[in-house]
Amino acid sequence: MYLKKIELHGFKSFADKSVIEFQPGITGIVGPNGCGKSNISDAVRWVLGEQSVKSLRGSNMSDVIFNGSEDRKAQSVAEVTLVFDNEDRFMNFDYNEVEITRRLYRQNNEAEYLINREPCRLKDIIDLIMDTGLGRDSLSIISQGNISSFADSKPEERRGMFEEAAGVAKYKKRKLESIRKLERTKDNLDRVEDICLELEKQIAPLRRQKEKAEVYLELKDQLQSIEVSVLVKEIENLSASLKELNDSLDSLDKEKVTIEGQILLNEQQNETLKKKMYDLDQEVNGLQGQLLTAMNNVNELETQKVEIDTNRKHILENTDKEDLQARIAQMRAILQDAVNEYNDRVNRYKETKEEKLDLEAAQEKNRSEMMALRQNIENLNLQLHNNRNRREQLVDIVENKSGYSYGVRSIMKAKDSLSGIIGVLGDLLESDAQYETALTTALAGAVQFIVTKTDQDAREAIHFLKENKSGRATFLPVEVMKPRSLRDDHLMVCQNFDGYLGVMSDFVRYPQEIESVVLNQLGNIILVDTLKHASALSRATFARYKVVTMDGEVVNIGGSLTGGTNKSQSSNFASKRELEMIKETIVSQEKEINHKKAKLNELDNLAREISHHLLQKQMSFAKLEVVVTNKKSELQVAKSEYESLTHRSVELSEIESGAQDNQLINELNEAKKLRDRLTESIQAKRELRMSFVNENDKLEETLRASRAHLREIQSEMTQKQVNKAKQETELSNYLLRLNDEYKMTYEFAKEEYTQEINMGEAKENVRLLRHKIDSLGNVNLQAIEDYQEVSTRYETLNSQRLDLINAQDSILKAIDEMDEIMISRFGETFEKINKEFNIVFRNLFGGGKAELRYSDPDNILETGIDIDVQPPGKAVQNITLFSGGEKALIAISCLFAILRVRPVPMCILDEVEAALDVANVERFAKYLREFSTQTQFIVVTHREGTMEECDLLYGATMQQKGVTKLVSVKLKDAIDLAGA
Ligand SMILES: Nc1ncnc2c1ncn2[C@@H]1O[C@H](COP(=O)(O)OP(=O)(O)OP(=O)(O)O)[C@@H](O)[C@H]1O
Repeated sequence: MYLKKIELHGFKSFADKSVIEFQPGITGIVGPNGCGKSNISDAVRWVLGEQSVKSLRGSNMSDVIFNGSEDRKAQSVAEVTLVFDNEDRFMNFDYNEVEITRRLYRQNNEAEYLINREPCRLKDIIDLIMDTGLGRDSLSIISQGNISSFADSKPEERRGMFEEAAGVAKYKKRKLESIRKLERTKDNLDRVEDICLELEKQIAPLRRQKEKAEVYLELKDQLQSIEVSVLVKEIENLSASLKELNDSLDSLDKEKVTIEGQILLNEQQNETLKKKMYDLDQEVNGLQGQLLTAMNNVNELETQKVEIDTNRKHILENTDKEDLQARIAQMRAILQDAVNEYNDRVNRYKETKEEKLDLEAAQEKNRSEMMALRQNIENLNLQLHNNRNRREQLVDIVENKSGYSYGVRSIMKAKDSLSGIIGVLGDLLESDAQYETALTTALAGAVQFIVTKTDQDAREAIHFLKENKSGRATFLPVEVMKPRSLRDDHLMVCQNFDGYLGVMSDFVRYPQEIESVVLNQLGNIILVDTLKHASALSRATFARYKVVTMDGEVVNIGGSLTGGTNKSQSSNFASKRELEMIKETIVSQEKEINHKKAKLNELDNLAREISHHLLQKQMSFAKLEVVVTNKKSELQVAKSEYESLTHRSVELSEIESGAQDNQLINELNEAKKLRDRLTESIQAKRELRMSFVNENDKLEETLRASRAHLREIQSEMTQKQVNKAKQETELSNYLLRLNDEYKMTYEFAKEEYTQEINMGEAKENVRLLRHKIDSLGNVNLQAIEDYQEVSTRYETLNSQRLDLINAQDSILKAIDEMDEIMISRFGETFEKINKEFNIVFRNLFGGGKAELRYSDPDNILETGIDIDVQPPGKAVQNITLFSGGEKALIAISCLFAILRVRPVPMCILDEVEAALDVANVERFAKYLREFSTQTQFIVVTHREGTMEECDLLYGATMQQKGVTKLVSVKLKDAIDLAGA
């Protein structure tokens, strides 16, 4: 391998693109001071990866870019390419030529590296030249400065070139990498061990908690399996019983409707009968009047007959025709008076009759008003009765707490003998009617929780329940309950959400002392308008909160949904409100009934007054009837007398003619027939009325019986409705428990828990399991998952820990192996160089002796190199004590000794022989020649002796000021150029 070519462009004084071609052997570069010779060795060093700006004789890296001259402006980029011949594959790269390029841009100080024009990293270049002898501390580039400082360097500073010669650089690098890796492994191991220690501390308590949680879950599973079956059975029984009750209520209702219809029908029939009787009375009255008239008529006619007969006799015996005419005239005057009186009485009779009719109409009107009023009162009484029954049911639910569990009722009964019982949560809360459904849903089972002042009060109450076997209850001690609320960021999400109404606790009123309980139970329950918004809001808050709607649907924590209808269930709040309303309704109905009764009383008084007036009118009417009859009789008497007189006159004529008798007899016969017909008709109507009276009595009897039956049915219905309400409450409690405790619908539970159970045994099992679960105390369910997580993590980390320990051991072993190799190679190479050094020294100095020494023989890996030399005729002394030329010659001896032991393919020597005298330059040049078969030399020199040994000479000039140009020159020109 050798350097074939250097291409420079923009590097230091090489402003223009310059190509310098080399060949194996010795190439000399000559020229006057400052013309840019050393810039060539800088360029080679730069391409081979030099990072030290100082080594490149600059103050920062961009100083390598041509920075302009009098006639040339500065370049923006510097680029140098070294082209190596690699046909012998000395460089581990499968190409005949290897081009290594480095570029630097002024604008951004950005560097680029290329191998065979392919971009690469600096590391790739360093790896490529490692072990080729072109490395950083190799002998490939040696300047005059290196030679003069060699003697004055510290022993440790000389070590690098020996290492390079021994080829241990790559082991040193690998060792450094291994040490770094070891440190990282140790750090990782420390960290993993810390975590393992921490996890070991957690595992034991977590295991205990996990085992307890597993027992709890096992018991809970058993409890669920039995208790859900019990609940399903209870619900089944209650549903069947409720169905029976409903059927029974339906049939009672039907019966009630039928009886009410019958009563109405009977009442109507009764009224019709009464009307008929009244009409009959009226007819009989009328007929009696007619009968009276007819009888009078008969009497009259008979009287007339007698009179006529008498008259006739009398007339025939006594009648004086003239006297008769005088009496007729007198009688006419009397008749006129009688007519006037009669007309007057008839008018008064008619007036009285009209007044009587008016009074009768008023009486009728009054009677029907009273009847309507009575009916109204009766209806109101019925409603009042129903409302009172409902009030009893509600009082039973609200005040006697029949809907609450046995335990809650027991505590509330014994409230005064226990301390600190504030009340049942449901009773302590109030809200507006529109929020009651949502509140009931939000509270769910908590509506029956009992609020106490302290934890101690709750424990005493539980002790009381246990002692007296009075059931179970849940307690909320005010001083223990922690208020809950929405997280601030979730609250902000909610407030910007469609349909968000607020937090449930904002919609209730309660005593100040239970605020912590209310906020605990309702402070983190969200109220929204619709189920759609509830679902969306639940998702937006990661299902961390219970969200209820105004209609009582729920999106539970975790995202499950509960909803639908529950027609028989009414909340405690609704019952309370209904009780208040029904109480008000009862008061107003009682008032209305009293008011109507007073009105009925008034109508009754009015009826009595009307009856009184009517009686008076009837009496007046009856008197007037008699008076009119009398007056009529008088009139008729007068009339008849007058007529009798006129008649007698006519009779007299008729008697005389004999025509009068037959007509009167006919009239009398007709009158008698009429009287008899009327008598019969009256008799028939009286019999008919009597039958109506009997019928009426029977109807009244039926009505009394029907009303009594109706009352029985109503009372039975009330009793059944109370039972129904109780059973519905019980059923609702069971359904609530299924929902709240087991998150199941009844239908689901019925399908899943079909086993036949003995209720007594099952309930006892439930009690025992609950006791076992209670006696477990606090259970951390999360522990199962946490234990799994922690133990898995511990196992993983522990295996990592073992891996790291193994890795650490392997690295340490590798480091030991590398140390052994380095010690062995370094020692071997050192010995060889030491031997060669003595030989070369003796050649260059013409005798004497020289020796290399370890400055720290016990630490071969780090020892420095000391040099002891003894030139001919002088004492052994340390290198530092020699003259400049001697020092240079010693350094060159060492250089050649190393080259003997470890030849390098290429070596640039930059004025290394400058301090030697002419004889020594010649010896130096001879050595170059000797080594040039195995090493390519590029020498920058001013010395003729060196130039003479060169195979090829380049002259460096600056024809254009500040810009280096290289030309091939002959030896003579070179000597001239060096001297210029
Ligand atoms: N970035 C740069 N731009 C332009 N010129 C530069 C830049 N860096 C260095 N130079 C020039 O390069 C020259 C130094 O070159 P170099 O040290 O290679 O000279 P030399 O031929 O080795 O001299 P000597 O024989 O004295 O050692 C100086 O003239 C310096 O101005």
